[in-house]
Amino acid sequence: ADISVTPTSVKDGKTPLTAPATINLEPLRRLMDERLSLMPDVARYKWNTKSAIDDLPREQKIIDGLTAKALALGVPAAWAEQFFRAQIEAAKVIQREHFARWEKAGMGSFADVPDLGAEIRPRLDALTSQLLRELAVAWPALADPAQRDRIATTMQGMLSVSISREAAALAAVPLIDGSASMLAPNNDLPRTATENGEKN
Ligand SMILES: C=C(O[C@@H]1C=C(C(=O)O)C=C[C@H]1O)C(=O)O
Repeated sequence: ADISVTPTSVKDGKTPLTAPATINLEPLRRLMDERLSLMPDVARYKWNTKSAIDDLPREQKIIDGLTAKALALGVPAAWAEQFFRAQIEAAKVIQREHFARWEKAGMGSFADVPDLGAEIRPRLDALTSQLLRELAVAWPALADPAQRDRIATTMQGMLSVSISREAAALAAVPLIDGSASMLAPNNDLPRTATENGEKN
């Protein structure tokens, strides 16, 4: 597709037209991978304690906690929410995959599982902050439609064997579905004054 410059995209005179293709996306990919890699332990904990995989209040707490941080870092809060909701969905897919396997195998309890509240969730919380920082670093690339193929290729390589292709694909959706570029002022379609909330 032709994403060449139109006058509307340079109207503020300081936003770069395209982000440098050199922004390193590897730290972001690695953090996403690391987050999902904790999910087999989460699943083992819940299996042992016969807990539900879904914990919606916990999910909401994560989302509520990141809005202000995202904004402060220059990542649109609505997009950050979308990104983390995808990470959470992918996380639950992995847990469900493990549960299904264990149910089939009539698996008993696991030994030496780290505690969810005391150990795993604090690690997840630390990863949330790190992910937000990397999203901010990567934002110019994420918001650049010209880099979507590169981003998709980068994200294909989730390292961990415990991450299924389905879960990896789900986690990458917000990075490659064009939602970031739609939120970037650069790539906004020209809006009417009314849509911008301006009075004539
Ligand atoms: C990882 C967990 O499982 C689910 C996934 C969550 C996540 O990805 O952060 C949060 C809550 C649960 O719905 C958890 O319970 O902590």
